[in-house]
Amino acid sequence: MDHAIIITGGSQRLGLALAKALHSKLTPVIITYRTERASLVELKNLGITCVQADFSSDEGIAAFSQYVKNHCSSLSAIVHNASDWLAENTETPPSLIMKAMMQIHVQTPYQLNLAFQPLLERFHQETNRAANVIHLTDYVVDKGSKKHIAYAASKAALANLTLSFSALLAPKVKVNSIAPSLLMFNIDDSDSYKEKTLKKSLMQIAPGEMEGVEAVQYLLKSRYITGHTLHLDGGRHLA
Ligand SMILES: NC(=O)C1=CN([C@@H]2O[C@H](COP(=O)(O)OP(=O)(O)OC[C@H]3O[C@@H](n4cnc5c(N)ncnc54)[C@H](OP(=O)(O)O)[C@@H]3O)[C@@H](O)[C@H]2O)C=CC1
Ligand SMILES: Nc1nc2c(c(=O)[nH]1)N=C([C@H](O)[C@@H](O)CO)CN2
Repeated sequence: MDHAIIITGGSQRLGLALAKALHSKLTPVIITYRTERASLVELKNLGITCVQADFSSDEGIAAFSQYVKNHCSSLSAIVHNASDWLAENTETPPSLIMKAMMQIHVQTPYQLNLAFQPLLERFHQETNRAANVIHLTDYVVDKGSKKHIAYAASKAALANLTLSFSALLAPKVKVNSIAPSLLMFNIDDSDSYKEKTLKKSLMQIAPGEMEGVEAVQYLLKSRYITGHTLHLDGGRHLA
């Protein structure tokens, strides 16, 4: 596949919306998924390549990396969307929570960006346009989180990868972060939690997946933005 776009964690929520919005004949989308879901049928019917990948081990990262190298001649973009929102809890040792958070939010983007550098640079060689790397971080990078300590620290490390990789890969590849505070709730979020969370921002809405999709499309269309973070936070920093 030429000029493919990779979206990790593409079988639900933001990743699923991104896959459907970005897929085209000129830029075929490859999504990774860990869990079998009904959405995969719809994606495959659209011609989207769905690759099962569990990034909780370095072997899982390497296996996906090899798949891409075997099937792709160039990459126009990779969106590092896959993520676990783990809270500290009494059942899981802190060492394992931090290990899991750093594995999915830091090891995976770090190892895949280095592995795919030649494929991203080949896109630039073929089109004279910069390829793109996008890291999905989080508002808590700048504030921390007392209930998701390891999660926030790992997202902060991911935000730092944006700075390093944008300097390393320029001008052939642009690298940016998107930092939402709230895009969409989870199915098990209580009404009281939703009410409390909405009040944390000035806009007081959960904008939905398309807010994230449009931010990704803006970065993909830009020829100049690199090393930056788009904050999708509804003015929470001023609330
Ligand atoms: N939703 C929101 O309001 C906010 C989202 N964000 C960030 O935006 C991004 C998208 O959010 P959202 O759509 O809610 O994400 P999800 O919580 O739905 O996670 C996306 C996917 O990540 C995959 N994933 C998790 N761990 C692994 C792993 N070890 N290996 C492979 N895949 C894995 C899951 O795959 P599977 O389901 O197949 O197991 C899941 O479908 C995330 O990076 C998130 O941190 C930031 C702030 C707010
Ligand atoms: N991987 C995920 N990360 C985050 C999620 C999520 O559902 N999956 N959700 C949030 C929340 O929206 C939080 O920002 C406010 O409730 C944060 N990160």
